[in-house]
Amino acid sequence: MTPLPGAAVEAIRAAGRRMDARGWVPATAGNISLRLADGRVAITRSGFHKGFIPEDGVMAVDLDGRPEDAALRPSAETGLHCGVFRRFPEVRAVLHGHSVPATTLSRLAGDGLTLAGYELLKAFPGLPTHEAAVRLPVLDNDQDIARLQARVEHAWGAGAAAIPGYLIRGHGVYVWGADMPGALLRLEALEFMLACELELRRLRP
Ligand SMILES: CSC[C@@H](O)[C@@H](O)C(=O)COP(=O)(O)O
Ligand SMILES: [Zn+2]
Repeated sequence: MTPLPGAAVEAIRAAGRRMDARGWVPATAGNISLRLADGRVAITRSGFHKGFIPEDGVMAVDLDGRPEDAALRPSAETGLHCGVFRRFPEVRAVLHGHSVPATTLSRLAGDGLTLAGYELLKAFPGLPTHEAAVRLPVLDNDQDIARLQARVEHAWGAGAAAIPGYLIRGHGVYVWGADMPGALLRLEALEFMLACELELRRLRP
């Protein structure tokens, strides 16, 4: 087995600390992955607190989510990460968190949540102005990850390139990017807009 590059492991651990500092990964929630140059995926092992991922808390899987070391258990949601990597060849980092705004709004929304009128929309791909709008798919939660991934793919449809992420009802958010800094930036922008949406619903119920 080829050891994981230290830089990839450190990028994942640092992302976990940053997500924890923002309150996006309570308890053992959340998971983080990076596509490696050799095509493998480095992903958090299941059940660790993402603010305190140990040095051996990251492992390798293939693009179908199969662990390189069968003795280790990858994130329970590995199938959702690999689904993003399979669909978008340019994506190298996937983040999942359980923030209060993402979790709350996903319970209020129908099958999608539209963000419009925010300057920060420009942090998303192909949106050069605040006058744009982005509709995030909202999927019902499911403990059967293969079935959930099939519904994600259905929601993506043909126009997936412009979709920067999705929400899972009562659960959290998935976001991705061309590298870890890019994915973190998008998550931060998205979390900001979700927090604004939550505040707006309080002020204008
Ligand atoms: C704290 S329960 C959360 C889990 O069920 C899951 O949704 C999650 O985000 C973390 O699972 P993990 O297997 O550690 O990647
Ligand atoms: Zn989760």
